[in-house]
Amino acid sequence: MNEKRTVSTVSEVINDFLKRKNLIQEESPWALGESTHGGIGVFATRDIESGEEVFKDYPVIIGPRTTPNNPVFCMACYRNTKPVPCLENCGLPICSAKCKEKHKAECELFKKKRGEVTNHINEKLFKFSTPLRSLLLDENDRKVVAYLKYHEGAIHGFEIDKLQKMGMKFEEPEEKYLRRVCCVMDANAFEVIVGNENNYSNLRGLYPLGSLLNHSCVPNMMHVFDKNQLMVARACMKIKKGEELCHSYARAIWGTPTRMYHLVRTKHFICRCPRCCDPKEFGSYMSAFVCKNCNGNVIPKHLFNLKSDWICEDCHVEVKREEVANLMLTLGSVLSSFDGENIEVMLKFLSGKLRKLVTVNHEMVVELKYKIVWIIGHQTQYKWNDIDDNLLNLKKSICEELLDLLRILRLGECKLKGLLLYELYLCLKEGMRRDSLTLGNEIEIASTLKQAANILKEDVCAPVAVQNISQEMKSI
Ligand SMILES: C[S@@+](CC[C@H](N)C(=O)[O-])C[C@H]1O[C@@H](n2cnc3c(N)ncnc32)[C@H](O)[C@@H]1O
Repeated sequence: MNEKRTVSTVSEVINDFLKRKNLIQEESPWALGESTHGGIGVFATRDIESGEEVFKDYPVIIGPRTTPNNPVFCMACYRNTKPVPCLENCGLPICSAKCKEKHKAECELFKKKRGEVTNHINEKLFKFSTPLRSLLLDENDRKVVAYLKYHEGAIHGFEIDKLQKMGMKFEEPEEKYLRRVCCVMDANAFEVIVGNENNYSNLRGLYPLGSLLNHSCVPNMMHVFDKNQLMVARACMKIKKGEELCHSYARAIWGTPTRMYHLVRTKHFICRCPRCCDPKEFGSYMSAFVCKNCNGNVIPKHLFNLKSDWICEDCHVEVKREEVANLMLTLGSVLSSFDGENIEVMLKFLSGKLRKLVTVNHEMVVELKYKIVWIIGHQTQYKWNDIDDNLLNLKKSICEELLDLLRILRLGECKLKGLLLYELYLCLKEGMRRDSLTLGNEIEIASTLKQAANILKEDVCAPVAVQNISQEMKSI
């Protein structure tokens, strides 16, 4: 990169990229500017309505994630249905002749770099392949990558170490470029889910304009990915002209210390948004524990400090941070042991031991409720025909409680709200099907589905009923 990274040089590079991808808007509602968060950010150039599309973006680099247990998928279409080893023996998975054609340049590159061929899918190669794809970018796209923010430090670029250990050789400038790509990906890449229902592929994509959105735990932007991995970025609440557009880099249903830990570890900054500045998290107390002394709420003693001890709001008894960390670890492992999908055990823990230890909206409670919502109505033994009215009512109540929590957390028309509204819709519809139960009238049922569909529109992962809403409406 020869020129300095300024609002004007980055704007030029981003606009050129969007133009080349046919994504330039006639009167775009955004412009880049200096952010108070540091660096560059994206700002509204006019008032924006909630739900309005703000921009579309295309991935300059996209490919597999390095996370463990990520199922192998086709390198060209990203579907994970029956990929087979590429017949050219490059070691990567491909699913059809059409995809093989699309994968040709990459296949040549990987064979050349490896110096050896293999007739089976090399899962390690697949997993660390994404940065290598950047070697296929043209000069213009390389320039886009060069103008994006990057993280420095030893933890970034481990993919290149892994590829070298697998026998790949890189000249010095090439290795430097690849390591920079890794640092750029770590600072900016999005998790991209492709597919729906029980067939997901999990990718990471570098979206140049999306990369310039800074973070807030009270975000005013949300995004979905369409079937071509195009990012559709929308306002999730009303935005005033001049306001910075932010999305969340952390899960909204994490409490502040968990979000802070994630942001510091992966993005190297401490968020100071209104939610992080409020130890009570807008009254939700999502990270608070129950005081053993007086049953009051135990919250972190110091804001913005991962090493802070904790203190009871009422009796001021202090709790060492190690004790809180141990409790979180124990609760976390109990929750992950619940993958056996036995709702009765989960419910007993939820209303018993867990509630004695943590607040009603604690992130562990939310996590468990969230699990229960996705089991009832969907998983074996708990399909709609298997469950009684009590379980159906329970699912409806949990959906409503979680939707209330999203309101308290000021999360607007976020994706999680769309998904919960859809689950609530399913409960209402099932209630209507059962003669014994009226959970809502037809107008309420249709309006719940419409609200869900408005949020999840264009999302390739949205439930089929949301994608075919007009068809679904006929069934109400
Ligand atoms: C994806 S980039 C966002 C765009 C970036 N500001 C730029 O100049 O390109 C992510 C980086 O921006 C900075 N950042 C984003 N949100 C922030 C926030 N709320 N507070 C402080 N820094 C933030 C951090 O350095 C973070 O690692």
